[in-house]
Amino acid sequence: MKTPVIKAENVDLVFQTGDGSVQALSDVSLDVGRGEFVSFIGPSGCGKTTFLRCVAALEHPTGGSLSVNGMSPDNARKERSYGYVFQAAGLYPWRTIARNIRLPLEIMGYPKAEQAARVQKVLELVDLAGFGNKFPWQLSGGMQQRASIARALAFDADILLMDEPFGALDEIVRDHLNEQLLALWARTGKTCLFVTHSIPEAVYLSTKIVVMSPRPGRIADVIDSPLPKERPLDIRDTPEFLEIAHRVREGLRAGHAYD
Ligand SMILES: Nc1ncnc2c1ncn2[C@@H]1O[C@H](COP(=O)(O)OP(=O)(O)OP(=O)(O)O)[C@@H](O)[C@H]1O
Repeated sequence: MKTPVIKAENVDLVFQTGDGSVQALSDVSLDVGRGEFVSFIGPSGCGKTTFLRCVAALEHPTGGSLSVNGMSPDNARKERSYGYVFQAAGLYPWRTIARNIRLPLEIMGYPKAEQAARVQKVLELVDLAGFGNKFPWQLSGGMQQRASIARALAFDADILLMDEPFGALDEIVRDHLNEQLLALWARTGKTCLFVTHSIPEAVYLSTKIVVMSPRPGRIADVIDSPLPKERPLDIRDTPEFLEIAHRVREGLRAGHAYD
């Protein structure tokens, strides 16, 4: 692999709380190459969000090392190396979709003409061209989530961090968004880190699946997907797909306590 975009070596993170310390990540080592789509799957509280937040420099490891685009996460953040998509779309209800996407560009002082051009481009990328003048409440949940992906793409960062962006949506909408996200990824070549609780979603989207075990979050398995880049939805019925899904399930089961 060429120089990894994200390199984690023995990352630990211990939170100090009023009730004592909480070890959220333990000995996490992982290389993510340029253009990969990496999903993180694991039980609630295993540290998936915490790992993403470390990459985004919103948390800082208490041990080990982590680099993003060959620099510290803090510097990568200053360079606007990533866009971040949260579970809730988090759009301001009083701003139109276009003005929501524009907000970070306004804050960074981009010239007006460039703001408009970028908004137009990212709206097209998420198939929302023509919806810029709508308000969030005029859009379905899936469209709102696409708008929040567009906002994360506004700086044209190489890395897209997504924390369960489709978790609250019904399965049919989710299938559709998964297809669109895959098409977006193929078109843009972004490096994607994606948190999910869904095995089919992880297997459908990813070039690499990171299975995490319960707290303290460790990596239980890393699966490099042999599936082709072109993935129609019915690939989910193929033996190859089911075999990977089985391996993910086994990884989750091995680390899981049921009491
Ligand atoms: N700021 C914090 N202070 C103290 N503990 C924290 C903090 N943030 C997270 N934790 C703890 O660290 C552990 C990992 O949390 P995290 O949110 O990363 O898990 P997760 O795998 O993303 O969970 P979920 O799937 O439920 O979103 C949890 O036990 C959580 O309570």
